[in-house]
Amino acid sequence: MLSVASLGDWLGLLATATFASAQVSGDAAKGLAFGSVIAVRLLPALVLGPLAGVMADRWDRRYTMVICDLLRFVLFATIPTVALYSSDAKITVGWAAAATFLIEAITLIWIPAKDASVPNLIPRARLEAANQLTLITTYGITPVLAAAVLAGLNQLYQWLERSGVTVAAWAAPSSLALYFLAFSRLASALVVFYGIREISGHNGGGKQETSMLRQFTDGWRFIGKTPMVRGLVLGILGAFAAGGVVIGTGQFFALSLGGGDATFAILFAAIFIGLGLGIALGPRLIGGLSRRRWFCLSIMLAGVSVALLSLAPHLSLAVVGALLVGSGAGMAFLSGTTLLGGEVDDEVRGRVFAVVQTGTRVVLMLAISLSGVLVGLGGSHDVGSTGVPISSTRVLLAVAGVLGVLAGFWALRQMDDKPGVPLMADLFSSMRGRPLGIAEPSAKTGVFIVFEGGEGAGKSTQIALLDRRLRAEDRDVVVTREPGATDIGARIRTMVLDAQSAASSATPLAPRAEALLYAADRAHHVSTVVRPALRRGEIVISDRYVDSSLAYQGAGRTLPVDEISWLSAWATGGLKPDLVVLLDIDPQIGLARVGRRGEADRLEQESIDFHERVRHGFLDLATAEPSRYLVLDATRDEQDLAGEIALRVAKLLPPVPPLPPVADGDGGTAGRVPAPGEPRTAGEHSAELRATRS
Ligand SMILES: Nc1ncnc2c1ncn2[C@@H]1O[C@H](COP(=O)(O)OP(=O)(O)OP(=O)(O)O)[C@@H](O)[C@H]1O
Ligand SMILES: Cc1cn([C@H]2C[C@H](O)[C@@H](COP(=O)(O)O)O2)c(=O)[nH]c1=O
Repeated sequence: MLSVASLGDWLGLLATATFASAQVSGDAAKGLAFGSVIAVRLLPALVLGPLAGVMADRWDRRYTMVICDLLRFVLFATIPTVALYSSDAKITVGWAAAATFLIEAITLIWIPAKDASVPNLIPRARLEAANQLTLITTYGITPVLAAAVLAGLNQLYQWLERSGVTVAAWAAPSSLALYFLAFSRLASALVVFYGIREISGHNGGGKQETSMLRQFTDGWRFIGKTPMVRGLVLGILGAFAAGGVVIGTGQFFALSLGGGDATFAILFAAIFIGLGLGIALGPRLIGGLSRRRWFCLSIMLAGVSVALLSLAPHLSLAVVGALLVGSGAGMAFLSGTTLLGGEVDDEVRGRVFAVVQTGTRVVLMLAISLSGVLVGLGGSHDVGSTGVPISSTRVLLAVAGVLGVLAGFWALRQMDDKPGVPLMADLFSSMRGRPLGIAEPSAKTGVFIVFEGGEGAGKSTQIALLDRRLRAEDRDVVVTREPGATDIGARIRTMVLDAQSAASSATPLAPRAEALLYAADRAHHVSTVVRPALRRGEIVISDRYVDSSLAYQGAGRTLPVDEISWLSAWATGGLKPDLVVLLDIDPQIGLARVGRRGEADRLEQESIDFHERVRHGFLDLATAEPSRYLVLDATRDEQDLAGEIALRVAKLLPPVPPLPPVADGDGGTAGRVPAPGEPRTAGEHSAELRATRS
């Protein structure tokens, strides 16, 4: 019901303004007439809006809504009734104007009470769908139904008159419509009073101790100090300002396209169709994208489209621009309303909704009136000789578009809930059903080095050499691997690699199950081994990591690489290595090397084509991000490779700490040097180092 009221509100506003501008001639006068009507029409919102928010947060919202509806029932009903009993047109029209003003004022109190109540009645997860339904009903179904019913009533009335039937004055179409409106308000009051008792009892419900003035200022302070709400409110206002300029310049823009009222109507219809499409299809299109990001992107879309509209040389392109403006605005409207309902606490929600309601009206009023006046003064004559007509209308539209885009950016800076995650990549991933994850916060002070490559490339050999070298420098090193570095990982390793248990199983392991098992091992490994070591500031060297999944399950098993990438990013919380040493080897050579070890595991038994794909999968990854990779020919001499790896790793590490003085004798710290391959403590490493240096 609110929806119908607000739609009628906006349509009535435009109709009156257009009517006023048609009564005068000359661009400036037309602009002034259009702008003035709008300014006068929206004035009550300015006065009552802020107060209404305090009322919604202070009084019982259910009673507020019921009283408002009963008052509106009486007021709507009196408009045709006064006309029935008075033959004086001045009284009839005067009362209609006064009653409309009062209805407008009461509606301003009813709206925040209703808007603030809805989120308490609907589970958060369903709020967006509920808002979607409400907005589609408001801007799609209800206006069409209302127009159809009114047209039907008019036809019936005319037909009855032509047939000689005298219709009672109270049954004239406009009177019937008003009585219908009145009774719809009565019905709303009864439903809210008897049917939705849950609305009561959420806010203060009359037991407030702070003064109204204090509540009013507290509301503003809350908006100013809460970045998310600040971003939302200003984003919505920015979008409305851009929309206001489109409306205010619409008629002149139609003229600059060489059209008239029909062109204006087509553009307007396109905006409304776009609005409906954005609301209906937007959530499905963007999938799981963060709603805060969606809100900001929608505003940017609307802004860019307004700017594009300013360049449109003919109607067909202008219609495309208008459709995009509408869809951007529709999506911003839906996401903004849902965010306001879902993320603003109940005790201030009424005031926030009221600020949005009043703010949008005031901004719209200013944008429409000012742009109407400015464009009227600037004239609508084309002054360009470029083929694209340049007029003050177009300049204003371009400025509004740019302001809209800036508002979107600004809102994003205030309220982004995925800082550091690339916006467009997140959008496209979300459209494909896999929004990018937020990197897990980690106080990472260590260095993470990963060795990758095909079978038998020499990873274990090089890791051992690097480990020894780093320990000799008295550095804290953790050598680990995937899969199988933990107890659980060891069990997973058996499941994915043990050739005998695979052979005894009735069905081979499905590729997706294989990918999930590696991801499960990785999730546990990162959380229990890698991250803790990095937090301690140690050097973590891992034999295989995410790239192995991308190469083996992605390129090798031909599962979609971006899905594997998303899965790994989720499993690791976005942890990326500082360096990947890729030991590249022809699979024939690598497999021959490991063949000497004994029975091949499940993956080593794969075809040579599979291993070729894996090799190229690795090389593609390194090509895509060369700065993080060291790609080496794995057939080179072991020590040669180790030297090059050590040089590259040294660049990632702080300088070797100076050695403490050597103490000898009984209380000395120099101990026995462990045998090669024997585990060493940090003290033993420094002892070894001192021994070799002395
Ligand atoms: N540069 C090299 N030149 C010749 N042989 C090498 C070289 N590096 C390692 N090898 C030998 O190749 C075999 C496999 O080496 P290693 O176990 O280090 O490879 P890997 O990449 O860890 O194998 P896997 O894929 O099974 O993990 C070993 O016998 C090792 O001695
Ligand atoms: C991490 C990871 C590994 N694999 C494959 C690659 C190898 O064939 C084995 C591991 O054996 P290794 O002797 O320890 O190198 O598992 C994989 O397919 N996907 C992965 O994510």
